[in-house]
Amino acid sequence: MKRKLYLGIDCGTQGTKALVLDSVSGQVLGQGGAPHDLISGANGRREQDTGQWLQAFTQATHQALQAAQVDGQAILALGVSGQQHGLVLLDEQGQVLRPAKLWCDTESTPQNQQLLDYLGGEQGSLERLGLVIAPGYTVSKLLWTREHHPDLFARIAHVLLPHDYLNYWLTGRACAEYGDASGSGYFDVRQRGWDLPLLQHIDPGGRLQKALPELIEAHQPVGQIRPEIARQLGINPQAVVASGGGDNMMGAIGTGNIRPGVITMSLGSSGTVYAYADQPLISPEASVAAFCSSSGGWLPLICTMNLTNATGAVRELFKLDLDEFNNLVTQAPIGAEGVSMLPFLNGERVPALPQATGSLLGLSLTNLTQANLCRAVVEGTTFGLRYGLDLLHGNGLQGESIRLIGGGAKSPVWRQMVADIMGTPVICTEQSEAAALGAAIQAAWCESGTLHGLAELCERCVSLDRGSETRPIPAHVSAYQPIYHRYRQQVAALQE
Ligand SMILES: Nc1ncnc2c1ncn2[C@@H]1O[C@H](COP(=O)(O)OP(=O)(O)O)[C@@H](O)[C@H]1O
Ligand SMILES: O=C(CO)[C@@H](O)[C@H](O)COP(=O)(O)O
Repeated sequence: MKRKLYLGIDCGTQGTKALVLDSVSGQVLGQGGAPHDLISGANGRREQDTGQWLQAFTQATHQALQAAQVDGQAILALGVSGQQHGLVLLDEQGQVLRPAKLWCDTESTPQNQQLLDYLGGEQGSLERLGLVIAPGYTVSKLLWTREHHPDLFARIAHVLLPHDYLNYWLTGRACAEYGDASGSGYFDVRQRGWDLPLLQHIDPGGRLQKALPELIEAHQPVGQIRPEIARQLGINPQAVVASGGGDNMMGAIGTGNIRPGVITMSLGSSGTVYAYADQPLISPEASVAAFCSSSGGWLPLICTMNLTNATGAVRELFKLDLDEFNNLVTQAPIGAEGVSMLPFLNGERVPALPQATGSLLGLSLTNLTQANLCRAVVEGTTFGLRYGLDLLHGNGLQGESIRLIGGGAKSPVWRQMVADIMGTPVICTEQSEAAALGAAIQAAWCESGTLHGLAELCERCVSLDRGSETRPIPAHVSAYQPIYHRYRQQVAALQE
C-alpha cells in the first residue's frame, strides 16, 4: 500500500527530536536528535539561544530522514511540538530580540507574584483565567522584560511561545493554537481566548496586545513551508505545517490520551502528569493547571520542574553513565537507607516552592554512599510526581494504568519505582518520543482535512509496549508509604 509520510519534531529542553511517521502503516520509520545548551544564571535564570533550536531542528530532521531512508520530497506535512511557556520576542523584522526565557526559569518569580496580586491572588487568578499563574509561565516573563530590558521591550512586535516561533520560522506566519496558548498565563481557559486587559496592565501602551499571534484550532494548518526552509531541511516545498502545540499536548496525542480515562506521565527534563477532559476542569487546587488540549478539549496537568535535570545533575557529579547510574539506584534499598533528597534545585512548581533549593536529609556515616544518593534523587523526583498525581486524583481524574514516556521511562528501575510509588501499573508506549509522534500524528490529521480523523490515527499509530508493563509490587508499595509520608512532612516544613 502507498505510504503517507509525516514529520514530527519536538523542541524539548535538552534537545530536539525528529521522527518520520508513515500514517498508513502507523510505523515510525526513522528518528534523529540534536542537543541544546542551557544558559543558566543567578536568580534562577534559564534561557536558550533560539538559533540553536533552528540548527538542532535541521540536524534532527536530516538524521530522521536518513534513518528512515525516505526522500524528504515525500513528506506531506510536518508538526512541531515545543517546550511550553517559553518566551520568544521578535522585532518588526522578525529578528529574535533576546534569548528565550524557558518554562524552568524562575527569575521572574517576583513579577509573577506582582501579577498574582493584581489578579486578586490565587482565587482571583482562578476566577479570571481558570488557572493560577505560576512562576515559569510566560506572563511574568513579559513583565520581567519590561522592567529589566525596557529598550528591547519597546521593540517587541511578536510575542511567541517556542513552538509558535518555530512555526513562524517555517512559514513566516505568526499564530498560536489553543493548547500551548493556554499555558501562557494571559489566556482564559474557559473562554479559550487571550486575556487582553492583563496584557494592557503589563503594558498600558498596548504594544503587547498588538504583538499577540492569531489563534487557530489544533487541526488547522499554519500554512505552507517557506521554499528556502524546505531546501534547508531537504523536504517537499509543498509540505503543510500543522498547528503543532506544547510538548505535553503533543505527548497526549502521541500516547492516545485524547479521551477521558487515560493518564500520561512524562519523565523528561520536567515531570508531568496529565489526562484529557472534554470540559474545562478548573481545579480549586492552584497546582493543577487546567490547560487546553491540542485535540479540541482540555488537559489538566501537573508539572514538576526537577526531574531528569536533577537526576542528571547527580549522575554528572559522580561522572556516571546512564547504565552505571541505574545500576547504583538498583543496588540501594527502597528509602536509600534513610537518605532523602528534596530535589528542588531550581525552585519547584509542584509542590509549590518557587524559591526552594534542594536538600539532602538523613545522612550518617553509614548511609553516605553513592548508591544511596543516586537512589535518593530518583525517589525524591518521583515523590514529586506522586504529590501531583494525588492532586489530579483529588480533581476526579483516574486511570487504571499510567502511560509512561520521556527519557527516564527507558529505565526499568525507574518504571518499577513509578509503579510502586503511584501504586498503579505503568506501561510505556512503543515510541518513547511521544511528543514528536503526537506532532507527526497531528500533521497527518491536519493534512487529511477531516475534523474527526484524530482518534483513528491514534488508534493506528500509537501502540503500547507490552514488554514494558510494570505492576506495583505490594511489599514495595507498603515500604514506600512511610517514606512518602516523610517527604510530605518535609515539603510542608518548607512551605511554612
Ligand atoms: N535509560 C535511562 N535511564 C534514566 N534516565 C534516562 C535514560 N535515558 C534517558 N534518560 C534521561 O532522560 C533525559 C532526556 O529526556 P527527554 O524526555 O528527552 O527530555 P526533554 O524532552 O526535556 O528534552 C536525559 O537527559 C536522561 O537524563
Ligand atoms: O512547563 C512544562 C509544563 O507545564 C514543561 O513540561 C515544559 O513543557 C518542558 O517540557 P520538557 O522539556 O520536560 O519536555
